[in-house]
Amino acid sequence: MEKKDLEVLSKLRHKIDTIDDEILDLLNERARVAQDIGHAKAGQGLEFYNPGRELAVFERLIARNSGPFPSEAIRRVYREIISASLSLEQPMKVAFFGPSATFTHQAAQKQFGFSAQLVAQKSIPAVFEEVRRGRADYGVVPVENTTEGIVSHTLDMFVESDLKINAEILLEISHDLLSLSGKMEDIEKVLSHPQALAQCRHWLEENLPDVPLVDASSTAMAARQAAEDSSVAAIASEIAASLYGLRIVKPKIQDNTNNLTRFLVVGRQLTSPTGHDKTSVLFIVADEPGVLCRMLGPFNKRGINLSKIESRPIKTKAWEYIFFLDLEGHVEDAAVAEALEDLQACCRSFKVLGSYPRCR
Ligand SMILES: C=C(O[C@@H]1C=C(C(=O)O)C=C[C@H]1O)C(=O)O
Repeated sequence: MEKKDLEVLSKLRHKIDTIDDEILDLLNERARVAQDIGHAKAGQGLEFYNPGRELAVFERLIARNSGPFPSEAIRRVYREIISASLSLEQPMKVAFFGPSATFTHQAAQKQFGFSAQLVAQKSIPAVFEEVRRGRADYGVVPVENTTEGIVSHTLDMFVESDLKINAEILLEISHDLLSLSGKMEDIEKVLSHPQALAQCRHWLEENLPDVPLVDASSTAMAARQAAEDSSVAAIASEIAASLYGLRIVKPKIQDNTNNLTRFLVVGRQLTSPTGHDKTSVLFIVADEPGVLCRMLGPFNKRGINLSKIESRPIKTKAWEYIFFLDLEGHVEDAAVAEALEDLQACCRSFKVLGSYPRCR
């Protein structure tokens, strides 16, 4: 480089250093204000973490951004800024359905950032139990997948549990082919959870037709095994690649590009309205003619959009069902409260599972 160019570079770097100093001062100022808010909330018995407010922060900044800083990076940067301020008092403890490097782990990281303490649990009931006993502040569990449908284990937990849904997380499930060398020609065996193998069946048939496919207990376990044998490739998440020191042979090998999973954040308190909420309820109706029609009428009458209805068998009684309903709005909205009161009138049992910001 010529002397003149070096001088230009040095000036520009000095400019960046000055900007970084300002950013750092502002980050500290922001963290102090967030701490003050935390103390004010604690005084009123409120939780510091507020997923609705966080979404509003991301969305306001993305709408305001005129570039060139990429809008999609704003959410990630602010996720970490907020996560770090939340951890100033004490790191937030989040239980998730593990083991490490599962897609639920990825969802928990997306929602809580790297400053939260994420703790892997062996099962979905164990996640609920950690939160119920106060050993974790929040829990993250999967609830439905665009290819596989509902996760019945999670829905069933709400029948007995008093935990509340505080947020939903949508995650694009991208299966990557991983191995130690990252080279296609080294692969003699492909390992993964049967669901992941099934979701990549066509890609595997076309690209690795003669390589045996072997089931593993989870995508994370498959990655762990691939890390011990250079002839084994695993189908797992990007997070598994970094955890187990694997290279990406080929990213996004799932056949269905629209492969999304919805996860729930469960906590011990209900969350306040944000203006863009969704409510989940559970109920058992009396077994009598016309009851299915009567239970949906109150929502139709008030123009309340129902986004989902599921039924699950009541385990103690043959051919009776528990319904799970998702609707737009918050339980504190007048129309929603009235509709739920009408619904309750034709129910044997009824419970609000939570009102939480709708993922957009
Ligand atoms: C500061 C607040 O509390 C927490 C921290 C936030 C932030 O740093 O912006 C946003 C929401 C909460 O999780 C708040 O509610 O405004």
